[in-house]
Amino acid sequence: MRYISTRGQAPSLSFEEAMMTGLARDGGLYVPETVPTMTADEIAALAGKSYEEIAFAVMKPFIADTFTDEEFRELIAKAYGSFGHIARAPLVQLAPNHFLLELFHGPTLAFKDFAMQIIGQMMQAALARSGKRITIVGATSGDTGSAAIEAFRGLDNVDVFIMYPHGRVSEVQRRQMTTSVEDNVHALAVEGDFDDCQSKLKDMFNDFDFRDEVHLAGVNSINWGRVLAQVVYYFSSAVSVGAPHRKVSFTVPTGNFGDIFAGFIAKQMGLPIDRLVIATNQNDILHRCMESNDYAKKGVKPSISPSMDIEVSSNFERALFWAHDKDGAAVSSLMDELKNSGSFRISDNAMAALCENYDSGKADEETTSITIASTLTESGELLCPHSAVGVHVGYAHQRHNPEVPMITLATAHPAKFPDAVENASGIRPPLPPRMADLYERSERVTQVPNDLAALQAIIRERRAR
Ligand SMILES: Cc1ncc(COP(=O)(O)O)c(C=O)c1O
Ligand SMILES: N[C@@H](CCOP(=O)(O)O)C(=O)O
Repeated sequence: MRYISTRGQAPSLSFEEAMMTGLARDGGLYVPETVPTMTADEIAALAGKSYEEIAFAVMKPFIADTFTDEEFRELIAKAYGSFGHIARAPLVQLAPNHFLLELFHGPTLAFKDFAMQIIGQMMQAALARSGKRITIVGATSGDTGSAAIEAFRGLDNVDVFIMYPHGRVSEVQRRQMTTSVEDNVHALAVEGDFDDCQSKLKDMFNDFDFRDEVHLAGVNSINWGRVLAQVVYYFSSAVSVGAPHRKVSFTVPTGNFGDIFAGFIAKQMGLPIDRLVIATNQNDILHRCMESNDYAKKGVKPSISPSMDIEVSSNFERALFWAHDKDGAAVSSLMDELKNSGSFRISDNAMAALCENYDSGKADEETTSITIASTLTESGELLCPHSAVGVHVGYAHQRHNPEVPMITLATAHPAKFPDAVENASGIRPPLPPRMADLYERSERVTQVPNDLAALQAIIRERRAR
């Protein structure tokens, strides 16, 4: 199994190399050259299996011989052992044929844990073999950061630097990133928005001297391993509602497009997915793109679902690569256009290819709050604002296709966003007991200008200590 870049100019890599490399050296994202498939019988055989067994069956063909079967099973067991629910990703029913996939029972209460815990295990195993030391730099709008810190804190051979947009994450999210006591963890509050943080991260990868000097690694969804691990819960949930014997649709609260792209990979593998519905908040660039081919930056507006306050949606590049029949030059030119002019238009053929798989919808701020309140009343489920965006869009889509089961992804625990949830529902969701002292812990964070040289200087200086 080889991995190739979406921009077509970087060397192909093995799974382990792609996982440890992060961004391709041509600025693109690594994807598998061919997607392994599963037969209907193989998919049917997943029904009733544990999450860990399904993770093994779905991921193993992509990692090939990076780990033996025994090693890989052990890594999977360690990754999901700390989850607070025996099913890991339980499904609850919201309404006839509409289900909610709860992805917030991991250690940091967001779906990021599903991928971060297993790539944490895989990267540690690879580092133990190579004896190398790496510097992980991550950009976060709130959830990737804490999940990465949880997965890599306290390790001798890893420094973790997390850039988050100053003042634009919830207090719980901020504290999860700033209260770590381990010396290898560094929280950086950047004066900018998430797109600024992500573009600085990509600039660091594209600065080869810096990249090689600090042995830069990435754990954002730039890293193929992140996307791969997220494919698993599409299978586990779909088989619970009748796949492969019936089609299933998914609605995914979307920002950086990693989660929904994992659904696309599940479909490529043979899972009978009918529609993948992109749900956006008021930062609706992806919805505008799907509706009217209008991928144009307008400036990110802070919302009550801050983790989705994103306009430069990193993994949309992977979707565009497929939509352009894997033509790296075409993807490169769209990405250059976006960088230079803040927008791009997709060719009619590529747009048609996107529409074959994806639909979209949006929820503004008021609709999001109303959905939190109405879902609590009607189904007894207290949603975080991101999941509420998904549930609103999921219901709207399902009205047109009531016969196909809809699974909406609940991407974070409501307790990560207590103010927004309380304002909407009157209920202030408590943190789980193991985090109950989060507000008493002391914070450690460095405020940094939105400036590449300043960020690189801090990273060089801190890792040398
Ligand atoms: C809670 C939550 N929901 C939804 C999203 C959007 O997911 P993605 O960036 O994979 O589209 C994020 C950020 O990744 C998130 O943290
Ligand atoms: N919403 C994310 C943004 C980063 O996404 P990633 O999937 O590329 O890591 C966050 O919470 O940080």
